[in-house]
Amino acid sequence: METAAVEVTDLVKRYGATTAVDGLSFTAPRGAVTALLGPNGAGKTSTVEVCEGFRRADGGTVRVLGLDPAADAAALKPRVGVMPQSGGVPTGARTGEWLRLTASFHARPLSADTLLERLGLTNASRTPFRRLSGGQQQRLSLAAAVIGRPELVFLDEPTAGLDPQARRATWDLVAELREAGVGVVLTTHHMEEAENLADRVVIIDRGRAVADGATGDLTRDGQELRFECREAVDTEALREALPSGVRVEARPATAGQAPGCAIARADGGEIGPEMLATVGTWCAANGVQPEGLRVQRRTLEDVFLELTGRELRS
Ligand SMILES: Nc1ncnc2c1ncn2[C@@H]1O[C@H](COP(=O)(O)OP(=O)(O)OP(=O)(O)O)[C@@H](O)[C@H]1O
Repeated sequence: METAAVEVTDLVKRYGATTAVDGLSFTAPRGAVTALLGPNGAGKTSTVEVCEGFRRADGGTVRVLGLDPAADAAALKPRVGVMPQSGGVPTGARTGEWLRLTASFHARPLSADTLLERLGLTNASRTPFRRLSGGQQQRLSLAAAVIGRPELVFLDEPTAGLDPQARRATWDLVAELREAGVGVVLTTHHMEEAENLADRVVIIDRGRAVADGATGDLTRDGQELRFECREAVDTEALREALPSGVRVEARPATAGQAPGCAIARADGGEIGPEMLATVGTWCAANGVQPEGLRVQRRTLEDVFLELTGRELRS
């Protein structure tokens, strides 16, 4: 049987008194995109850095393409691409030269010029790394990670700080890598990115996996009825108008979205037309004008917030 692209079992990583990774286990298949999602400080980068062979584990085992990333680093180097969260390129290196140099270390590299074009870096080809914008640095780092046609790539927050066009170009490239059979392990804070791009999602909190599965499976259960409105809704009164076993949650305003309400059955069941009618009647009787009334599946963001809580992490 072919080994997984990455197999992490009971991984522990400590920095002095801080336990960054605390018994984490997950598997990333080959030819699929696996997203590691988690709040700030959850241990995603530490995990990826152990898998990349940059850091030693304090406990547990990690196998990358069936090998030990520390002991078998030389064998893995030509087979694995790495895009670190920052850096990885000498500050004085010029974009085009660096990419061609990286290509020269590989037996069958992709064309540097094509990659530069794809990632919108052609005009920056002669610019030293330190003079590139943050987004251009990210894209060069991504190009360097994939130019050697790796079997597996690690992308640590590949779209952080990118504008929508650059983010789209990155997503297209990741989708193509998967099509070509490359395993991709990426960390991200963007739920939308994980939802659109990843075959599997591992939600990490405080150094442990709190959910792990096919992206669609994680969001399958639990319909929600949602609406926004200008005035705050008396959620308790609305709850009382609904059958037992239904929860009503106030949703705070977010950028560009008015405050609102989310209604769901505690058993994760469907929201039927009767409940829709009851909510409509209650709104009419209470002078509430619901906007954007809709029944939808839980999003990955809902799952994420349920599992990791709503408070900010340091
Ligand atoms: N080199 C280090 N020395 C000491 N502590 C560290 C080091 N690297 C990470 N940590 C700590 O380990 C914990 C996990 O950090 P890590 O960077 O792995 O999390 P993360 O999930 O990637 O976070 P983010 O999403 O903010 O990048 C944090 O508490 C962090 O402060």
